[in-house]
Amino acid sequence: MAQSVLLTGAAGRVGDAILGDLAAEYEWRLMDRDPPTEDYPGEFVVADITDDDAVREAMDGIDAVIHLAGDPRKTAPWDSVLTNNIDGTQTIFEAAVDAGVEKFAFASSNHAVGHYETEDRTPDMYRADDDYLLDGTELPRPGNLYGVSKAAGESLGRYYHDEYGIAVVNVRIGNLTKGHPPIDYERGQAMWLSYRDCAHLFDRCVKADYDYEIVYGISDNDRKYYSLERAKDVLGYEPQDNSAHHD
Ligand SMILES: NC(=O)C1=CN([C@@H]2O[C@H](COP(=O)(O)OP(=O)(O)OC[C@H]3O[C@@H](n4cnc5c(N)ncnc54)[C@H](O)[C@@H]3O)[C@@H](O)[C@H]2O)C=CC1
Ligand SMILES: O=C1O[C@H](COP(=O)(O)O)[C@@H](O)[C@H](O)[C@H]1O
Repeated sequence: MAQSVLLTGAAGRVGDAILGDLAAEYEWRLMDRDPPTEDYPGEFVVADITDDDAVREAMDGIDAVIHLAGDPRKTAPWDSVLTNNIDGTQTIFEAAVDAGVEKFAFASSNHAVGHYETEDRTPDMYRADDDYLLDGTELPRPGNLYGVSKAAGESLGRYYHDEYGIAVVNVRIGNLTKGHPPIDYERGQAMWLSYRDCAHLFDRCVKADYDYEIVYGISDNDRKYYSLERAKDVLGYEPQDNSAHHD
């Protein structure tokens, strides 16, 4: 029988990429505070992730969680990231361990490590002939309060894994753009994540075996400054796209 997967933030862009390729792959339970405006595979729960009762009900019978819901703006103010990204993520983790969920994939962000992009490294580090590489073993170095909230989500995952044994993978997503890499934006081209690579990566997050991981979620871009080795080795990620192959 297919695994039951709870996908939070299902109505957003990353959810669109995942469901675009994986609609038939799992028994989906979808959650978003925005009501559905189109047909979705599986049951759609309209709820806020800070609503403990609704989250616990949605977690019943779930094998794996892909947690996307949150405020994705790099300019998001503290009150929003505190509520949506930190409190909401803690509510999802707590319900997940209580329900016996086995795997948890968390949508972290490049902005959790944004301040590695120092003035003396940029823009060279965005270019193919530069060998600067972050590999996920480095400490968080957030570039904004949104990035702080993503580092906090990774830390919540560390705690819930160590305390309760739930398998956790944090995917530091780059720049998801549909169809083609960002245009006239070197940083975006370095961290482009295509829709099909995004769906494949989260599929591997549900299927692979791991304990606690931090991986980068980008396509195999020539310009990359994020290593894909951990995602490849641990998850079996095999990206197909590369921003260099687009004009
Ligand atoms: N799109 C990208 O390139 C990147 C996205 N991410 C992360 O991936 C996740 C998804 O991002 P996108 O799909 O781009 O954003 P989005 O804004 O398109 O989708 C987020 C969805 O979450 C829902 N949501 C937000 N707060 C909620 C709450 N409190 N309760 C219930 N639902 C809530 C929204 O209604 C929305 O449908 C976010 O956590 C974001 O920080 C990280 C790095 C890059
Ligand atoms: O975390 C996120 O990162 C992407 C890429 O960042 P950007 O600074 O290159 O725009 C961003 O597009 C997305 O909205 C955000 O959630």
